[in-house]
Amino acid sequence: MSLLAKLESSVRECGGLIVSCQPVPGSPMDRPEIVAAMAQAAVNAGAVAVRIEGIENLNAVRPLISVPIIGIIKRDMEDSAVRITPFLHDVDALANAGADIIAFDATFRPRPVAIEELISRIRHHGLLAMADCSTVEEGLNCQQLGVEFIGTTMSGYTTDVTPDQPDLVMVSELSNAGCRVIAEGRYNSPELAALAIDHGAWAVTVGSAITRIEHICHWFSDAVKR
Ligand SMILES: CC(=O)N[C@H](C=O)[C@@H](O)[C@H](O)[C@H](O)COP(=O)(O)O
Repeated sequence: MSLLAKLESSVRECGGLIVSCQPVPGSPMDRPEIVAAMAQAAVNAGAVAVRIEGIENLNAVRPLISVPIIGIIKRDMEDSAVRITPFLHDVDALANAGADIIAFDATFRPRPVAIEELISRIRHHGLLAMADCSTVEEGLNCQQLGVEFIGTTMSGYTTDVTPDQPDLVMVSELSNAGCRVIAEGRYNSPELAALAIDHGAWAVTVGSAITRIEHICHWFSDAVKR
């Protein structure tokens, strides 16, 4: 059975929860062994896939879990706002470290390497692709290019203000257009994650609300301030 068929079957059986294990950069939690423990705990609790940033973290996670790993590399560049897996050598490094799915920024912003080239490099390694998009148009572009997973990851992050709520309209529109949608970004409660599925998402990725202790603590400490 292909990886995609296996993943589709686990989503049908266990539901479509993907856990992004990305600690706050520089946090005491930002250590490969802790990322690996988070990934294992997430899988033990029903995650059908995990999203992992960086080669060191991927190297720590890969031997410990058998579910698919969505690999990304984040870079802060001076001449481009594109951060997620911008280069062909990033794709190569993620593939060599055992990622099954490679996610990349699929926004229409100026970028160092064309989207088509990134996709063909992912295919060269025989892997699946996920497009991290900020608009429906970007998602449809990648759907036409054959990308398996269309993520709403970048919605709200290419503009000055990031809304509090997730972009469920984008989920619906992409789903109605026939995309295999991964809802991602600000699904900070089980209720919001369920709404993503109700709006047609194939799966939902949750990061901060599960794996960023500082964010969760701030939500609670703000809530109890009087
Ligand atoms: C915009 C961007 O760079 N998003 C990143 C993508 O990998 C991560 O920082 C997010 O944590 C991830 O998308 C999950 O989202 P949330 O943490 O809201 O559940």
